[in-house]
Amino acid sequence: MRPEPPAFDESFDIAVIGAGVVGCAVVRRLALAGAKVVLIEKGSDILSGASKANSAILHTGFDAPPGSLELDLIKAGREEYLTLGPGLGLDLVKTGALVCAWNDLEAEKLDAIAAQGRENGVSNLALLSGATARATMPGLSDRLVAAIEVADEHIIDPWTAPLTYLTQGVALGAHFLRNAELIEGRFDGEWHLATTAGTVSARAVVNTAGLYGDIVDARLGFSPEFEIRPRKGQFVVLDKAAYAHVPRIVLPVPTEITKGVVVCPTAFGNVLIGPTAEEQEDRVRATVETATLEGLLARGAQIVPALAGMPVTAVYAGLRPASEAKAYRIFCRPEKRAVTLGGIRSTGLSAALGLAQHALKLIEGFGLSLSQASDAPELRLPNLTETCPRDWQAPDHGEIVCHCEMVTRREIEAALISPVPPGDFGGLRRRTRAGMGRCQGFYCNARLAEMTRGKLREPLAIGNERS
Ligand SMILES: O=P(O)(O)OC[C@H](O)CO
Repeated sequence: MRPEPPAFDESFDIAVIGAGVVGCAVVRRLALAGAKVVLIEKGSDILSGASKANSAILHTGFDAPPGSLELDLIKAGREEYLTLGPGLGLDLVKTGALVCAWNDLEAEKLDAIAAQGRENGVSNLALLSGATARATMPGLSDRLVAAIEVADEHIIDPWTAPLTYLTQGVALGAHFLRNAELIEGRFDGEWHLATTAGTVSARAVVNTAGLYGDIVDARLGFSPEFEIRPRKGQFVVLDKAAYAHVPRIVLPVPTEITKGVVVCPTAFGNVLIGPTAEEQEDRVRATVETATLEGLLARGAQIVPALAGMPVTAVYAGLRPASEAKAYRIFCRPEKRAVTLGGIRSTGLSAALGLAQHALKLIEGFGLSLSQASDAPELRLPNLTETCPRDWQAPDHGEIVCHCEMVTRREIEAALISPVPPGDFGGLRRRTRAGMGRCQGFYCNARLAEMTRGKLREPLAIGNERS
């Protein structure tokens, strides 16, 4: 018989379940409010689920449903990000976006989209002719009929932001419990959360479990209020040579289900084409299919002709934690001191800080007495090269491990001893970019495996991971 996992001596004010971008933002906000927080994650690192793969856009909310909570939270989250970003040292590139109509039928829809954007409080919008839009981005195909310019859309680094949120939470005393899958939660005036890593007690609970949001609600004993329906998105990452041709986010006319296939630059100097929107049952496997990827490449070249034949650096697929409804599935159960932030689709990256503000407001309604709010500690994540001990005279002092992305040995070592160190190789890649460049680890994986031996809960499986 499997031995009972240990119970933790400590009891927490709030347990947050799920270390995606929303969970990390919630931990930060609650810790800033003075709560003693534990973040429970079934994977070996943050961003192990939906949050590891997305298009990295900080949205304005121009096409969000008017009057919706999602819109309010996107705006609140975006505003906080714009305020914090520069101080945090977070990447923030104001590219603006063009919502492009490629035929007359699509062009007829632009007026209504622009009106919705203005109704949503996004004022920096302009309806442009095809020629005027192309003047702002000459690489666009001359088939462009018309476009809406949304000047305030940004691209960001989708991995450093949540890492920074959690790092701040940890600096404020939050505890990060990895490899801890929730088995069952019981409430008797206090929550007792049985996990695969032990039992955690907390006075309140927040479910930010993303693709497992409905399952976690059920394990907490709540009757089903929503159902996660994973929606896969496949992406192609083009070589950095493509970047010069795509200075802006290029969106199609959206549908009810999806914003559609986007062509956009990344904060790392590549170009993304994707995502698809494919419903599937599986919550874990996100496969890429050659025919679909070829289709994305063809679509990209139709939009920006210079992308034809551009080398592909990587391909990947992610899963959106969509649900049976378009709206976020947010539930507050004061009698059980529980909040569920579910069905947070692809706008989660933009709305995460807003969702965290909202969660705090709901929790304040529980009347828990939290200790005094703390001042934010120094937020800026240290430059990794600066944090590792220097030995100027060592012959390997300047060793570059990943030549494609110019990642040094000291950066890898610093990530491994950082306040929220990677738990697996994907996490190391997301923190340092080692293995993310043109060779995709062909030249550096062996060295990385050697350097990380015994230091990652899930060691490097060469050739087995794409993020
Ligand atoms: O297809 P959507 O609507 O889920 O949006 C995907 C976009 O890449 C969001 O940034």
